[in-house]
Amino acid sequence: MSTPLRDAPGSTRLLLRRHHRHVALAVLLLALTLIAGVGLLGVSGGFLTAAALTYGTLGSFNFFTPSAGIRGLTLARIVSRYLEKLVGHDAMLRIARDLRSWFFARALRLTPGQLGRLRTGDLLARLMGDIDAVDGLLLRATGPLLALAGAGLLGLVAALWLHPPSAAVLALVGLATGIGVPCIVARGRAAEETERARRRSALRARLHELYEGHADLAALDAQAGWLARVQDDGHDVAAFERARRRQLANGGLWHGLVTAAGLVAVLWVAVSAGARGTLPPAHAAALFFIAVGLFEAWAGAGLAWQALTAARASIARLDAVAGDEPAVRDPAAPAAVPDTGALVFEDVRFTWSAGTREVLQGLDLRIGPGERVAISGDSGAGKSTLTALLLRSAEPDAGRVHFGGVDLRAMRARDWFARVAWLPQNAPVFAGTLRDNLALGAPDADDARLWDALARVRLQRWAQRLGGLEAWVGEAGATMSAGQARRLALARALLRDARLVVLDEPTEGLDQDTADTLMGELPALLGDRSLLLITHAVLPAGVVHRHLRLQDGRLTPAAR
Ligand SMILES: Nc1ncnc2c1ncn2[C@@H]1O[C@H](COP(=O)(O)OP(=O)(O)OP(=O)(O)O)[C@@H](O)[C@H]1O
Repeated sequence: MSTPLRDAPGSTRLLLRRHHRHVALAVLLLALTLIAGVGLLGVSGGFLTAAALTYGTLGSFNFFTPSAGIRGLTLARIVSRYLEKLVGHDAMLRIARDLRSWFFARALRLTPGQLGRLRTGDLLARLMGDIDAVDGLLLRATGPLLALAGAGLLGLVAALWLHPPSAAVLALVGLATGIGVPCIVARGRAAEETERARRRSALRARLHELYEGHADLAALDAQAGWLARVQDDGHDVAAFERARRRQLANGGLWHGLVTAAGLVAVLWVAVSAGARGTLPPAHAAALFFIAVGLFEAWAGAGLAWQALTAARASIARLDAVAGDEPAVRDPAAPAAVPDTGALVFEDVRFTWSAGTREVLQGLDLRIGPGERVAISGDSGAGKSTLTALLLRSAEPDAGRVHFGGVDLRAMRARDWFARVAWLPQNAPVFAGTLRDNLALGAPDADDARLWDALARVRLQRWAQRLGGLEAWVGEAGATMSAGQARRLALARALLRDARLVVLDEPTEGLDQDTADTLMGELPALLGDRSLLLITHAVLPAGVVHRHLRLQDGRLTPAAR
């Protein structure tokens, strides 16, 4: 789907509606397959009965019309079933593809703070399990229910034409199964399905955390305890699955009982009419077989109802993320971002959420073009909060942040980000080659620039030993030490051609000598770019022009 992000629909149902043509065609083909199947049974039943009754007598019966009908219906059933599979799977794959990219696109609009409210495992569960439940909604639930209703109506019309009293019995069975089975199978399921999806998601999140934290859990000898929790979550999910199966089985049982009684009733009504001579025997047989075909098709209704309730619960979970409005939005008419200018925080106040401590309490800061400023402060003082406002992950409650005189709120986020190179505290190393990781910072950089960046962060010799720019580095930097991963991320940030560089603890994980050398070289590395450096380290002279301390929500000059 090449839908631009801003045009992506705001709800799952709206996205599904985009596929209505493919789905309608698939449902129509499914209905045709069912109708052809039921028709085939009816015509064959009538035909065989007429043939059997005529055998050995001098009577005659219409051989050609039913046999042509049987051939036609057989062919129609084969062709429509083949096409239905083709069109149905195509529609389902399109929906699955679009749902995933749409959900990603919608989730990425949210700020890290908004996304951070969900556990990673929960987000994964929505992306996998919930989307799986929804992509088949139209073809496993709504579609079959519509097709079953369509085939049922047509069967009833045929029965009405052949023998109204038998049609009345069929209609009664249809009503009993059409209302009774959904009541049994889907009764109370809406709440159950929501809870089932929540428990499945909790299990996935727990497993994800076990995988991510297995080394720590092993070191703390806490693996057994965690596994026990996984097992408890697993039992919870299994209990929900059992309840679901039980309801389905109960629905199947009631369907079996009602349709068995219905068959006997149809047989009795049709045979009595045959015996009275008011219904030709071939028609009586056709009616009986139409009933067999319809009842068999309707047996799929229970599963479709359950799929429908499960999909509804999943749609609500997807919409809870995808329908959320981003806390920070681009303006309707964005202002142009100046190429260069001073970054200014003006009397900025900020609280993460109501009732919590005000982290920034009238903070003022000015970083002029080419100026390098360091900020230190106790853990929790608000340094990352300050960078969050700078990077528009959040907006000030009062005061303003501007660059070159333009308020950041007036800019489009991506235009502003083009001016900023950022090294976050937990910068990731992506699974891929060294080149892939570096090129994220500067897609057009040639090899010489990439090697230069590696040399500046003292990774050149290591990269040569590893096999050069095409060498593979594992996910989350699994093939690197923490210090090497940090330096690679720093090289990536420095490669970015941006006027303002924001480095959050760039020397964390580095030995003292490497850290000192790197800091000493930072001014030359940056040239005339501005720097906001968050650090706890004691800086060598000349690295920054000003060193400030963040305390009680404001900045003051740091003690030397
Ligand atoms: N996304 C968030 N949602 C809610 N509260 C937050 C969030 N991020 C930070 N806080 C709170 O804001 C306060 C300042 O945190 P912040 O991370 O800015 O401190 P810091 O100075 O960067 O600390 P450190 O040096 O330990 O990284 C803390 O009380 C923290 O709990």
